[in-house]
Amino acid sequence: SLTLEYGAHRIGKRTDQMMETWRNYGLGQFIHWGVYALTGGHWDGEYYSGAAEWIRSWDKMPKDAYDQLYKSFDPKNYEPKAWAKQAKEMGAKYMIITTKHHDGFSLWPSKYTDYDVTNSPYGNDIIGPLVEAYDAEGIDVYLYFSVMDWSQPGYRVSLETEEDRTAYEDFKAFTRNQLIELLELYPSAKGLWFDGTWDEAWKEQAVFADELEKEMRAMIPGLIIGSRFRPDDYGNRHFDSNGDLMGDYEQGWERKLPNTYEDTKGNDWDAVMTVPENQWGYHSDWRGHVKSSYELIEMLVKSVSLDGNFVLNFGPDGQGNIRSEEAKLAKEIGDWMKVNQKAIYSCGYLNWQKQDWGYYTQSREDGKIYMVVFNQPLDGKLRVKTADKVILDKVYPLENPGMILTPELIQKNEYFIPVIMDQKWTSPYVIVVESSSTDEDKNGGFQKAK
Ligand SMILES: C[C@@H]1N[C@@H](C(=O)NCc2ccccc2)[C@H](O)[C@@H]1O
Repeated sequence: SLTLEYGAHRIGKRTDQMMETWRNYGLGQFIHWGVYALTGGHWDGEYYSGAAEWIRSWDKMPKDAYDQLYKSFDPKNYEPKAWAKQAKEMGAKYMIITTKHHDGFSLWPSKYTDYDVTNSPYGNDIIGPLVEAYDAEGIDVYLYFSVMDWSQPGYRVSLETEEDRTAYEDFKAFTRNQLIELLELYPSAKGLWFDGTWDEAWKEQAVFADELEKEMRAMIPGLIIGSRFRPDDYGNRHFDSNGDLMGDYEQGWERKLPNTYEDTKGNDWDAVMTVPENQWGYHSDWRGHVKSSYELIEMLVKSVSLDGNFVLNFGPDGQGNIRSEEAKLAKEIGDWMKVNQKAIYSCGYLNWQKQDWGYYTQSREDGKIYMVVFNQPLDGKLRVKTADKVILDKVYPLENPGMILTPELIQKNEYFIPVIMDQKWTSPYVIVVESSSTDEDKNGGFQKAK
């Protein structure tokens, strides 16, 4: 392998308490909010088919017009406490807020730019009250920060000339200043979610990024930073030039999920997901497929079953309203979580053979196994093939622990769990399996197949 100064600084998962807490979140909320929300994905009456938070890059968007939008930013309906309560009801354990997206508009009072909330009609800090509201609800706060900043004269996609390099040094200093400022203003933040780090110029900044990451980690011990921040000695991100994970968890799953445990490489990871196909910021006209709560719950369960966290995105509108579609999803997901949260929180991957009916999760606290059923077999028999030398001690529906289900042995380590068909299962449900391992090949004492 290559000798890297600025590659991965750790092999394998972090084992400290803050990372354990992160690993056990299960469900998170992303919030994309900024001046782009004022456009609602339209300009001058025209529909923008791209991601609304990228509308400034649209050729039909006059850049100076976009750059004046902040003078109209005055969200009368912004209620951080209501947002935090809604997230609590949904069952989110952490929240990631865009402090600054690619357009550079800073949602906190920043000493280092005039393009911030203090110079908007709203005038006040957006981030501070949000952090307080989510802290009060017991939801951990993470700060999203885009390195790419279209508002900064020193920003460069690549460094071609000496002028580029000089300008970029100013930009790097500005970036560091804003990040230090954020951690000084909001020390209860548990981590940073970096974005906008794919340009060539940034990929040459292995030394700067490493020193800055070290400085931030020193400010908040245990700070959690993903794989999308630092480039290594050769400009590689997410995984260094030896294939080792950069940062504390893999941050590459954006609008997609791993399909197998192998896809996760055994790392910690989060998946961030939009409700429509590709809208993070507020778009008034969601076209194409809009995901149902059923789909999103399956993505959540699949993520947890593969040792990851699932982060669902919300894009409040220009007045600070949570749109009705998102409010409905938060309620539906929350209703499901109230009944089934034991299969999500502090749960992770189980190495039993994946079955068609759904997903296994296993509690990291008490080892209980959860079968989360999405595809009910017509005969009501859930096939379960355990790992070797495992016997099933007790099986029952999470919602009805008194209803003991008796597995039918099919062959060694393989059973049918008979689900009571008269139970009208109308949403994904959970079967609890209490199991133990043995060193001899008992059949678990269950009846032989008829
Ligand atoms: C979390 C999302 N990331 C931003 C984005 O620009 N994604 C597009 C993208 C994703 C991966 C590599 C390059 C570019 C989106 O605007 C959201 O903020």
